[in-house]
Amino acid sequence: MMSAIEWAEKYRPKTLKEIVGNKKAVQDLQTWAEEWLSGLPERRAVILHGPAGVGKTSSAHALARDLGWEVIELNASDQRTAGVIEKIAGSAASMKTLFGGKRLIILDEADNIHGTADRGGMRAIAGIIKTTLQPIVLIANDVYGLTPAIRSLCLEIKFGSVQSRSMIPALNKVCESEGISCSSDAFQKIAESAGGDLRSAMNDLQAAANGKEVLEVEDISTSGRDVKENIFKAMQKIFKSTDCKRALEAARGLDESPEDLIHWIDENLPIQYACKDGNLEDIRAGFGYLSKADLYLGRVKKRQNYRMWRYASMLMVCGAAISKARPYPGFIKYQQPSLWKRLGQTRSKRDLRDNIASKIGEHSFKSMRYSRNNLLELYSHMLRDEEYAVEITAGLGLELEGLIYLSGSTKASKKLQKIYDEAQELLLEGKEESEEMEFFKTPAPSGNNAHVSPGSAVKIPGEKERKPSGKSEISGSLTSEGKQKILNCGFDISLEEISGKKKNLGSNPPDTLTSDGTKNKNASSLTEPSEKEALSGPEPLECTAFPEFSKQKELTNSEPVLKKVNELKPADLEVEATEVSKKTESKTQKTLFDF
Ligand SMILES: Nc1ncnc2c1ncn2[C@@H]1O[C@H](COP(=O)(O)OP(=O)(O)OP(=O)(O)O)[C@@H](O)[C@H]1O
Repeated sequence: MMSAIEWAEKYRPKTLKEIVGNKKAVQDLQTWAEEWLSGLPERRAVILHGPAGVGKTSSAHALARDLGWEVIELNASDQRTAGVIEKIAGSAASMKTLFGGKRLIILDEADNIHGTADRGGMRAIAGIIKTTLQPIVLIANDVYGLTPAIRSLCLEIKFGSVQSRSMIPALNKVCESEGISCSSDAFQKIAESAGGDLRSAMNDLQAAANGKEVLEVEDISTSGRDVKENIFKAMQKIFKSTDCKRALEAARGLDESPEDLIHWIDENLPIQYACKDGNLEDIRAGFGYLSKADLYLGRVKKRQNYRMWRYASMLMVCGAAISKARPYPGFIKYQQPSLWKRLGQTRSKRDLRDNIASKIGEHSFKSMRYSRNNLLELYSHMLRDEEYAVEITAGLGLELEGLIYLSGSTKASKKLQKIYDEAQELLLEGKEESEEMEFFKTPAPSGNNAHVSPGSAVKIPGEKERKPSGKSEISGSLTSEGKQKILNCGFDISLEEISGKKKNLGSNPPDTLTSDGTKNKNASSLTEPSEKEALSGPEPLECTAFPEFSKQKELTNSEPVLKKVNELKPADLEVEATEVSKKTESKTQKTLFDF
């Protein structure tokens, strides 16, 4: 009787020797694992990548079993946020096992860990790989779905489709174990229709064998799963014959829409009809048909009339078949559309760009889309100045990868690494500072005239030396405003103006306080306010990058916010803070997006 358990699972290979095909990949995996037995290898993680059902996951588990390693697996059904990855994989990677053996950490479907917004999971993985004391295997269908940072840390091992002739002995073994007699034609049919996916072949076999003890080729065609034409075989039929009917049948048996099929034909037509004598006539004729088919595809899209797909299919398939003036014998290695590969490669780049844009959007209260279209370039421009680059990197919380992207560079140069390191220090200082901050501390007034002014109220994180003892200070609730302020310097001017402004930077007094208070340590007039300044309230913040934005916001006697600090109660201060916050915010928002 047939067991309810899936055969693909029941007959999962137990050792690497049982893996069918992919000998080189298995050998590379074994060699990498053996390096772990004599210390830390150069690459502490491998990426096993390739199509579905070819033995990637099975190889990882078989390897662990062969070497007697423990396994910790995080698969796609687990919640895989940065926190979970760090907690489970991170601790497993850093801790030793009970008896000193190794522990294999397997991250299945690693190319599906992040969405567009949160790249934290990928970052966490990269961090773990750098320091892991235990071997890590990442499994992915699309290696381009992993970030370049991860890929640069890993050894990449490619698994290919399992050849149908290699599948047959494995299927035969299953039949023997299950007590089923299967004809060789039936095996052949299952193996060929599986398209290199051994899991599918096992499933087909199990479905066809349901309730039977003898399997013939006819049983396979009536089994549950449709037998689909293999795309490479279909390409062969389309390009090798001049019979339109045959070519169309091959195309109909495919599981591809005309929109995808046209890419296959487009990619392979010039490969198939290439002539040694340089005659391009057949290729030209073929592309003529393809362009007409493409017109129909465009109409389908525009009018949503899918009946026109048939004309598109006919033009592309029959056109490709009849456009040749002579036969083209011999084996041709057909290729997957390179456009798809390129799209795969750019996917991670697009994700990164959108992630940066959403960070900019958070700071500028704009949508990710707006930031992507309008602000990315501005920030990129500002990054060119090393001085602001650190502030921008810290303010946006950019990772090195994001910094590389935004700077337009292709790799982490020493300069970028320095900017990144300084930004991390800046963030750390800001963090420590905010931990130390006493919220709503009522300052001891140094004179009766001490006032709370909008300029003095804003506490900027990272403003290290600015701890006046004798002046009013409203902080805590305004820290986010302070963060905003860092990046506000000069956003209300146009891109063209920036280059002009930059010339002025050299003439800025080096000892003035920048908006975040971190750059110019000698800003004595502001960092350590004089007695007079303390009495009249501290100077408003000054932006050295663009001096016109640091104009003192002078307070007049009529300003309602003016109160004596020593008369203020905490509640008053809170109200004051809100008012100040509103004022700062309205100024900020206006200036940010006016350009
Ligand atoms: N090369 C192989 N050798 C032996 N069995 C295989 C092989 N490939 C697939 N199988 C069978 O298919 C099942 C699924 O294989 P596995 O999970 O290793 O595929 P995968 O490449 O990791 O696929 P996915 O990317 O979908 O996870 C296995 O349990 C096994 O029964």
